Amino acid sequence: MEGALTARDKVGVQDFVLLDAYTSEAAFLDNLRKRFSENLIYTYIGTLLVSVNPYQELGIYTLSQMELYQGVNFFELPPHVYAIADNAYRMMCSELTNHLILISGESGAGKTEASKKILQYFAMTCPMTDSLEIVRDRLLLSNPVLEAFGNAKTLRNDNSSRFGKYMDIQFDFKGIPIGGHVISYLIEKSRVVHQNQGERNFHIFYQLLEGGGEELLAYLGLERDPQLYRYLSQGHGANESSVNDKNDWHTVSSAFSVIDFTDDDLENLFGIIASILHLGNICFRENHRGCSTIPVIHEIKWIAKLLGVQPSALLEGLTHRKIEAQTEEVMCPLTLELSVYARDAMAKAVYGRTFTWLVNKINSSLASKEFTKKTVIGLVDIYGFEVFDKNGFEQFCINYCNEKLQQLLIENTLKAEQAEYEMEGIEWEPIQYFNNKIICDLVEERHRGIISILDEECMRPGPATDLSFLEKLEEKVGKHAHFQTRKLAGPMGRKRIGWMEFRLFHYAGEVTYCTKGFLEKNNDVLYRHLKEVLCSSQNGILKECFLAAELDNRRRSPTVGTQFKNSLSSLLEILISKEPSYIRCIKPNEKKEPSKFDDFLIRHQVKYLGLMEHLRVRRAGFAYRRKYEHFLQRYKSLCPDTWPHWRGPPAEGVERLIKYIGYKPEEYKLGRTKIFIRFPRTLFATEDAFEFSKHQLVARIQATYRACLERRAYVKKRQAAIKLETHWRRVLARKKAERRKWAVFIVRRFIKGFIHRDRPLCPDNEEFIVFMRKNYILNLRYHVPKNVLDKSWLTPPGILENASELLRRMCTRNLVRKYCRGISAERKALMQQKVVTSAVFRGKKAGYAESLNQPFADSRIDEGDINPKVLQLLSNEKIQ
Ligand SMILES: Nc1ncnc2c1ncn2[C@@H]1O[C@H](COP(=O)(O)OP(=O)(O)OP(=O)(O)O)[C@@H](O)[C@H]1O
Repeated sequence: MEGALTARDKVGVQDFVLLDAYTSEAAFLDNLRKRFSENLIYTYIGTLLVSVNPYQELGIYTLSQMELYQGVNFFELPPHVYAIADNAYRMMCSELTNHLILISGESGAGKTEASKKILQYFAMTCPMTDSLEIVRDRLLLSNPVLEAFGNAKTLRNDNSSRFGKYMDIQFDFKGIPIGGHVISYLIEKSRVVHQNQGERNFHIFYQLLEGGGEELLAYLGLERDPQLYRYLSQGHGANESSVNDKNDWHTVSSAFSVIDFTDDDLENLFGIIASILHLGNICFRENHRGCSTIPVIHEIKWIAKLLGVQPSALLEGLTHRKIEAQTEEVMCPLTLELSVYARDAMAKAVYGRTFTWLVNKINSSLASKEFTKKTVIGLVDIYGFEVFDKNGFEQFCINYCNEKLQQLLIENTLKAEQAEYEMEGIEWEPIQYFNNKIICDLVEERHRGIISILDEECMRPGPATDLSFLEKLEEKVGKHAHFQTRKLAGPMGRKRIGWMEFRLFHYAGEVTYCTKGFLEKNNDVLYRHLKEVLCSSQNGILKECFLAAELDNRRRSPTVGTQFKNSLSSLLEILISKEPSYIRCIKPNEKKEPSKFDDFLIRHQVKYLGLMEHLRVRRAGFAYRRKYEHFLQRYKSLCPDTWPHWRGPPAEGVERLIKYIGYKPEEYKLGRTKIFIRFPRTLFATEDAFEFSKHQLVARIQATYRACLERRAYVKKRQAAIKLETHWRRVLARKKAERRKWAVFIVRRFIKGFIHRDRPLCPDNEEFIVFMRKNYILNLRYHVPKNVLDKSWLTPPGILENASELLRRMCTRNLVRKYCRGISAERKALMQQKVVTSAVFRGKKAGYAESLNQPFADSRIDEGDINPKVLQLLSNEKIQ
C-alpha cells in the first residue's frame, strides 16, 4: 500500500516518512519545493501535516473536496487539512475522547486560514439537525467578528491575528456540533494607540469608517477618512492595504445579528470604537506652569456622549491625577507627557476590556444548551513567532508563547514518543533533539526568570526604568546561554545590539528586544481617576467591563506579563488533556507572493519547527499505536474469539486478534500496554476489514433489534390473547354454570314431579305429568300393535292408565275394523260355514278336537271388541 501511496502522488512523496534520504535536509526541502511548484501545498510527516502558504486560491477547499475526505482513511487520499480534521473528528466519535488541532508557524504562514478551513469542514460535513444549524452559523460567523476586532495588517501579514485564540467545538455523542467556546489571549492593545510604519490598527476601525452608513457615522461624530484620526494614520499603511474593509464590514454586520447582538449592544459597541478614535484626536497643550490642558473640547464632548460620562470628569481625568494622601485625596495636574500616557492608557484599557466583553458575548451565544455528555475538538490559532526590526514587549510575549507551544509539541511528540517506547519496552534508537525548556525557564522561572525580574522592577519602590530593568537582567540572567546584551556580547556581537536591547536565542532563532516601554506595558496602569470616570459610564458594555467594586480593591492587580504567563499555563493544561494533531505552517516568502519558494526562509522554518527531528522519530518509529483496550474494542469484531466479548486480559485478546487477521511479525510490536503498528498499510488493511465487517455487524444488530421488536410485539399480542381467552373462558364458564343451575332446577322439578306423580295435578307435578303424558304418547307411536292378534301395549304410568286403556281400545277397534274390511266375501262365507259347522259338531263327535290341525276358535272375536255391525253380522250368520 505504501507503494500505492507513492503512486497516487505524482509529485515527490506525500509523506516525508516515505523519503529515501529521510535524514537529509536538502532532500526534505527538495520534496517540499517540488510539491509546492505543482501547487501541492500539503505534505505529511506521519500524522503531522506540513502546510506551505500558497498565497493564492487553489480551489482545493470546495464542497466536493470536503465530501471526498469525509470518513476516508487518513492516508488514502493526498494530504489535506480536511484529512486532519476528519481524522480528529472520527477518532473523537469512535473513542469519545477530546481532541486538539494545534496549528503553529510564524506570522503569515497560514495558521488562521487553516483553522478557518477546519471550522468550515466541520460545519459542512458534520451531521446536523435543524435546531442546531444556528450553532453552526454562529461558530462560522464568530470568526469574522473576532478577526475584525482582533486582527490587523502587519508588515508580515495583511490579516495578522493580534491575539491568541483557542476555540473549542463541542459535539454530542452523535457527533453533532452543539456549541463552542473561545478563549482569547493577550490582545495586542498597544496597537490601538500606535502602529509601526506600514501597519494598521485593528480592522474594525477602518471597516466602520469605510462601510458604516452616513447616519451611523453622523451619530458617532465620525468622518469617513481614516487619515483624520491619529490612532489610524501613524502607520501610513491604510491605503495600501489589500484588505477590503467595505466587504468585511457587511460580513461583520450580518454576523452580529446571527450571534445575538442586540441593537443596544451594537450602539454601545460602535460608541466605544468611535470614542477611541475621538480620544486619539484629543490634543494637549502645556500651560505656563508646565501642566497639560485641553484647549479644544470637541472630542471630549463626543466621548462623553458616546460613553455616557460627565465631560468635566473626563477632562479632569485626562489632565489630573488623584493622589491619595493619608486622610484626603489631592488632585495633581499632569504634565503633557503624562496626559498623553493617560489618554492612551484609557484607549487601550477600553479596547482591551471591550474585546474581552466581545469574546464573552460570543461565548454566551455559542454556549451549548444541551446537557448531554460533550466531546470537544480544540483549535489553537496563536500568533506566530515574530521577528521585526524593532521587537518590543508584545513580541517578547508572543515569542514566549511560541516557546511554550513548542514545549508542548516536544512533550507530546519527540519526548513523549521516545519515553513511550522506553516505557512500553519497545526497542528504540534515541534521537537527539533540542529541548527548548531551557528558554521557557529563562522567561518564566519564579524569582529568576525574565518575567519575574520585570515584575520586581515594576513593583519596587524608587525610580525604576527600562534601563534599570536591563541592568537587572544582566545581573541575574546574564550568564544564561540563551541571553545576551550589548555589554555581555563579544566585540562581534556588540555591533548588532543596541544599548537598550537584549537578545534571546529562541528555538526559532535569535530575536533582539528593545526594553523601551517594557515597564509601562507590563504595568499597564490606568490612572485611578480615569478608572472612576469609566466606572461611572452609562454605556452598557463599559458598565460590565468597569465594575465599581474594582475601585474598592486596593490590591495591585497582576502585571500583564504574569497574567499572560498564568493564562498560558492554563492553556497548556487544556491542551495537554487532549489528543493532539499538528499542523505546521510554513511561509514560502516574505513578499506574500504566490509560487515563490524562498529556500533560505523555508530552511530556517523547517529547522525551528523541528520537522527533521520529527521525521526521524516518525521514520524510526511506528505509524500507529493504541492502548490494547481501545484497539480491541475497535477491531474485536474481526475475530470470532474476541467478538462480541473478550473476557481475558486485553493484551491477550489483541494477540489473538492480530494472529487471526494475519499480521506479520515485522508489522507490529506489542508493548506493555499498547500495540505498535509500524506501517500505515497494515492499519489500512485492518481498517478496511473493519469497515467491511461493520456492514455485517449492522445487519446483525439490525436483525437482533428487529427480533427484539418482534418479540416485544409478540409478547404484547400473547398477553392480549391470554386476556381475551381468560375473559372468554369466564363468559363460557358463567354460561355453563347457568346451564347447570338450570339443569339442576329442571332435574329437581322432574324428581319432585316424579315423587308426586300419583297425586292429583298440582304445581309440584304439573310439569312432570305433562312431560310424562307427552313422553308416553310420543313413545306409544312406536309401540302400537301391528295386527289384531298382537296384544302387546306399552305400559302406561299410573296417571295415564285410563287414557291408555281408551287408546288401546281405540287401537284394537281400529285394527279389527281394518281386519274385517280386509276379509273377502268367499272367506267370510267359508268362515261362517266353519263357525256353523263347529257349532254343529262341537261336543258331538269323538276325535273332533284331533281332526282339526288347529283348534277352531270362535272366541277370537270378542264381542266387546267387535264393531256392533260385525256382531250383527255374526249373529245373523249364527241364526241362519
Ligand atoms: N491555504 C491557503 N490558501 C490561500 N491563501 C492562503 C492560505 N493560507 C494562507 N493564505 C494567505 O496568507 C495570508 C496569511 O495567512 P494567515 O492569516 O492564516 O496567517 P497566520 O499564520 O494566521 O498569521 P498570524 O500569525 O499573523 O495571524 C492569508 O490572509 C491568505 O491570504
